[in-house]
Amino acid sequence: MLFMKGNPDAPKCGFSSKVVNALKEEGVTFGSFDILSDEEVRQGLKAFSNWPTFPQLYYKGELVGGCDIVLELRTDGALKSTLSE
Ligand SMILES: N[C@@H](CCC(=O)N[C@@H](CS)C(=O)NCC(=O)O)C(=O)O
Repeated sequence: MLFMKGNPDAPKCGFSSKVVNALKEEGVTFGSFDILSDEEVRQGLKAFSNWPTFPQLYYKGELVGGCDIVLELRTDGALKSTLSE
C-alpha cells in the first residue's frame, strides 16, 4: 500500500512519482491513498510510523520506507523479493 501525494496516474510530487515508477517497473501491484485528500491521515501516519515524509510504502502493515529506500532496494535488486516475502 502506497501512501502518496496524488495517485499513480497523476502523482503530485516527484518522490511519489519515482516510487510509482519503480513499483510499476518491477511489476508490483499495489493500492494507493492520496494523503493530500485527508490532512488527518497525512499527519496521523507520520506519528504512527515515526516517518516525517511521503511517500510511505507499507507491506503487510509495516513501513518499508520512502522514496530513497524504495529506490535503493530496486538498485540492490531486492525490491520485488522484499514485497513478496
Ligand atoms: N527523502 C524522502 C523524500 C520525500 C520528501 O521529502 N517528502 C516531503 C515533500 S513531498 C514531504 O512529504 N513532506 C511532508 C509533508 O508534505 O507532509 C524520501 O526518501 O521519501
